[in-house]
Amino acid sequence: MTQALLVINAGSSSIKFALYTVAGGAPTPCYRGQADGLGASIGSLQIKDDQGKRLLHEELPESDGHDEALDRALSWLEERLEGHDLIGAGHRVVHGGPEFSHPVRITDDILERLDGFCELAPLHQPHNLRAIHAVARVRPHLPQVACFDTAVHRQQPRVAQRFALPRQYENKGVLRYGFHGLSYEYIASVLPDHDRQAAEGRTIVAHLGNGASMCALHGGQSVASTMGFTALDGLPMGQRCGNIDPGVILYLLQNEGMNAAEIEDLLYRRSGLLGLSGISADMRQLLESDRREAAEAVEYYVYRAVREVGSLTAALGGLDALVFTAGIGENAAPVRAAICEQLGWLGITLDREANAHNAGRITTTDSRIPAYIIPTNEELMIARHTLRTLDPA
Ligand SMILES: Nc1ncnc2c1ncn2[C@@H]1O[C@H](COP(=O)(O)OP(=O)(O)O)[C@@H](O)[C@H]1O
Ligand SMILES: CC(=O)OP(=O)(O)O
Ligand SMILES: [Mg+2]
Repeated sequence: MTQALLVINAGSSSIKFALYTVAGGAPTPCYRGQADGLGASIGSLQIKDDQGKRLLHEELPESDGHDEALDRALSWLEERLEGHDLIGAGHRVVHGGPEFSHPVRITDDILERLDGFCELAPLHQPHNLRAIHAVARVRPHLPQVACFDTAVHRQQPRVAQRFALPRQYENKGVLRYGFHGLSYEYIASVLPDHDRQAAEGRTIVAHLGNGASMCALHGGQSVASTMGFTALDGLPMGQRCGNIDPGVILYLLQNEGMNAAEIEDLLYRRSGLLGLSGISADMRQLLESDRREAAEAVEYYVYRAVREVGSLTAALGGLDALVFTAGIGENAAPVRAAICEQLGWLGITLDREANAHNAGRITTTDSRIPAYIIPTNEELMIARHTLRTLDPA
C-alpha cells in the first residue's frame, strides 16, 4: 500500500489542505485543496489533483465557516484514502510561544499547552487545534505533528525579538514572535533557484495574504519581521489593524469604555481593509469596487507596505531582492505595482508587462534590485517537517 500524509493549514480566511504520497522519505503531492473567502461571504472550496486539474469547485453557503469547510474537505479526502496507508497528519499551528521552536509530535499534554496560546492568536489557534481534534476523531491512533509559524523567527537576533518593556515581561515571554514562518522557510528553500545572490544575501519577503507580514532574510535566516507578540502587528490586513500606537488601546479602554473582548473584536475582526473601506476585507472585492473608500483602503495598505520595506531594509543594512507571495502578493498586480512604484527610490524598477502577467521576475533587467513573485507552499513545508519529525533518522 502507498504511504500517504495529510496536511492541514488553517489560515484566518482559508483552510488549505493537501494529501501527499510518500516514497523514499519525500512527499509528492496527490491532491491540493483550499476553502477560501471564509468569513467574507464568498467562500468556495476547490480541490485539484497533482497535475493541477480541478476535481471539485463549489461555492460554500454564506453561513459556512472554517469548521464546515474542514468537515467537507476531510470527508472528500477520506473517500480518496482507500488503498493508502495514512502514516500521519501535519498541521500549521500559528503560535508556538516561547517553548516551541521546532515541529513536535502532538500529545494530549502538548495540545493543552498549545491551547494556552489561543488568546494570542484568536483568528488562528482555535482553528488549528480544531483541525487536530477533527483528525483525531476519525483516526484516533494517527500520529499528528504541529508545525509552528513562529519557529523560524526564534533564531532572530535578540534585539529584534525584544520590546522596550521592563525586563520581567520578556522573561514571561512577551516578545516579538513573528508569524508566517512556514511560508518564509519555504521561500528561503526555493530562493536559490530564482536568485542565488539574493538567497545568500539580503531579501525581504512580503507575505501578503488575508494576514500579512514581511520578513527580512539574511542568508535564508529570518533576522526581523513585521509581526510581533501576536499576528496583529505590522502591516494592515484583511480585518486586522497592523501597526498601531498602543495609546489608542488605552484610549479605547479609558474614554470609550470598551472592555478587552470588545477591543479584541475591533482590532482583529473589524479593522484593516474591512475597517478602512467599510466594504470588504477581501482584496479582490476592493480592487473591483469603484468606491473611494475601497481605493483609500488600498492606498493605506500600499503606504504601510512601502514603509515596512524601508524599515526592514535598514535592519538588513541593504537589499538584494524583494519577493511577493501569498494570496495578494501572488495575484493582486495593481497592489504589487503600487508598492514597487513607490519603492523606485530604493532601486526597484517595475516591468509592468511581467507584473500584469503575475510572472516570476517583475522588475526590468536593469532594475538595481529585482522583485519576484514566488508562490508560497506552506503545505509542502509542513509535509517535510512532519516526515522528519515522525522519522528523525
Ligand atoms: N486574483 C486575486 N486578486 C487580488 N487579490 C486576490 C486574488 N486572489 C486572492 N486574493 C486575495 O488574497 C487574500 C487571501 O490570501 P490567502 O493567502 O489565501 O489568505 P490566508 O491568509 O487566509 O491564508 C484575500 O485578500 C484575497 O482577496
Ligand atoms: C499568521 C497569519 O496572519 O496567518 P494568515 O495569513 O494565514 O491569516
Ligand atoms: Mg495563509
